[in-house]
Amino acid sequence: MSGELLRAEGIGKRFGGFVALEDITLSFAAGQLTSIIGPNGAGKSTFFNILSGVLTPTSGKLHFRGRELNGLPQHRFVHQGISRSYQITNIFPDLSVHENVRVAAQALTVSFDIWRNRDRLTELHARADAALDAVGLLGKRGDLAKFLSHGQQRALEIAIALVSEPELLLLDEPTAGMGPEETKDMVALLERLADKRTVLLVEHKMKMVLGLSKRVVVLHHGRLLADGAPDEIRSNPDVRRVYLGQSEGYG
Ligand SMILES: Nc1ncnc2c1ncn2[C@@H]1O[C@H](COP(=O)(O)OP(=O)(O)OP(=O)(O)O)[C@@H](O)[C@H]1O
Repeated sequence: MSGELLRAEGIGKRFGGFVALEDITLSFAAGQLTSIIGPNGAGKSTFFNILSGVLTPTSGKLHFRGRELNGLPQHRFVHQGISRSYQITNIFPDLSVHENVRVAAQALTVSFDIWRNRDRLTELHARADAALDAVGLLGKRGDLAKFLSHGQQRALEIAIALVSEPELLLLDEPTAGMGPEETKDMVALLERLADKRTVLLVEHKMKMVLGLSKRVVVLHHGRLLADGAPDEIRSNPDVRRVYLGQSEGYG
């Protein structure tokens, strides 16, 4: 994995007269774990939604592996190799862990026929199991999703995002609602995932982000405030200023 994977150039987003993002230019190299942070309302989710094709930018261009993504529907983003998880739990509680992932794999076959000449069912099962293995849930494959712990449910959502075998995995607050133990497990999982693919996170937990990421991008009021290695971000006076008095702080 090397070279530029994703490039956002001059990205802007307006909601009516409100400017949620303005002139964001960022390039993401393959094989890095990058976190996007910023105070509430900074524009993180909006930017993430644009990177994953959920929202169309008002201005600017997105390129993935040199190909322009603007105007493509969301399922084509997945086809190109970009997959994401959501902040809101997005699983079927009364299906088994394995079925949850298999349904996601099956949905892919509708949007693009990747298994034309193979035994579809075998392939679907294998893909689902590989995704579960990647997040450490293979041993729970037969359990109903509703009986998983919160942390395991978040891992299941990641397995669902992994089933398309993305080059770029976008994770929206993967540790939301987790206590210290579950957060620790999730951090270990994120490190494992980032060994094999490019991972981009939106997170609120500053201390965790600074410990985990190779690079941290800080947004504030829809603009790029800082971009650098965790040490640079930690000592950046602008970043310290915007986080001063915030409950998430540096703690
Ligand atoms: N669909 C929308 N219509 C109008 N305004 C929106 C919409 N989505 C987001 N906004 C506004 O854009 C700004 C950025 O929102 P966004 O959700 O991207 O911030 P965020 O950094 O993810 O915040 P948080 O940390 O609270 O999730 C906010 O002021 C928000 O109210």
